[in-house]
Amino acid sequence: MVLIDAAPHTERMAQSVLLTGAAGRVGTAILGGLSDDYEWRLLDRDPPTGDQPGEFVVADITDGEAVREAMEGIDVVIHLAGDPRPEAPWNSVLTNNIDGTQTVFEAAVDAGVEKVAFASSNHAVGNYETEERTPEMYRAHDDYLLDGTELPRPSNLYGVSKAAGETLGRYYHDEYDLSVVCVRIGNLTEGHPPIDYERGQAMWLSYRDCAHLFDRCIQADYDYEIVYGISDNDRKYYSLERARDVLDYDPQDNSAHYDGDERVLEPDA
Ligand SMILES: NC(=O)C1=CN([C@@H]2O[C@H](COP(=O)(O)OP(=O)(O)OC[C@H]3O[C@@H](n4cnc5c(N)ncnc54)[C@H](O)[C@@H]3O)[C@@H](O)[C@H]2O)C=CC1
Ligand SMILES: O=C1O[C@H](COP(=O)(O)O)[C@@H](O)[C@H](O)[C@H]1O
Repeated sequence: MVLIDAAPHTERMAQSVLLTGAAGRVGTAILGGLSDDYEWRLLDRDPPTGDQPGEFVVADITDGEAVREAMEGIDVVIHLAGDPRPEAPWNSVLTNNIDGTQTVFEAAVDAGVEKVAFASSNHAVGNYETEERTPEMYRAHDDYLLDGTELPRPSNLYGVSKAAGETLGRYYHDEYDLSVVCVRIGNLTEGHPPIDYERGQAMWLSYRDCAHLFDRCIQADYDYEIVYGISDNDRKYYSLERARDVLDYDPQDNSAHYDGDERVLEPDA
């Protein structure tokens, strides 16, 4: 494990948060909105490329000793590190997503961490998108809705690994009383929703809403939860009810406000 010094803290902030996979897209979105709000410890196997808040631990999440060390003094973990590719092969998701996630949960319990927010995925339930239901279910007039109580129906081995991560979270909550929220993230893109991609527009998560959602995961009280992580898109087949009720998630963005890459309506239109 390599520890890279960062700017000294001038005051102690409310909570210490370990962010795994900090160098990636979701980590960038979270830090873009919340860098000043917490005492951050960032972890990634890739070293940082620019200025980062807090301290940065260069480590692999499958390295139990390094993860245990990184967990010391931490209140909340946001666990993003893993192979994010829907087409990722089994050996990679087995190592990075399943073994790595088990290592993170185990170390969190050992260190007395209060809460873990786990980055799950739409691909854990991707096979609800059957030929009969699509593409209609991606459109605003269709009322087909998944709410997080349904069983996983993964659309690939990556989705299987995310369902496994959710189940690991269930186990560590039931057995050790760890608070766990699994966020089934939709499609995170910066600036505007995916273009010419109905499915991606229906499950768009803006950077701003992403940061706010994980802020709520840090702040809210919960036992074990599965919520969907998307913006408040007119077209949607994932319910936001649980995220709103349990986390007080209040998304600001909506893919319907965009025409291609242009915002065409006011945020509250
Ligand atoms: N970007 C999206 O739209 C979505 C992302 N997710 C999940 O969110 C998480 C983050 O995704 P992105 O930021 O998009 O991916 P990314 O590839 O941009 O970031 C992942 C980060 O994790 C690190 N990492 C991977 N394996 C690691 C390991 N074994 N040890 C330490 N670090 C490791 C990588 O170096 C990378 O910086 C992933 O778990 C992904 O499955 C889920 C649904 C949608
Ligand atoms: O879980 C993930 O989902 C998003 C959206 O899936 P896609 O099949 O519409 O691309 C994906 O972009 C991301 O890489 C992945 O981690």
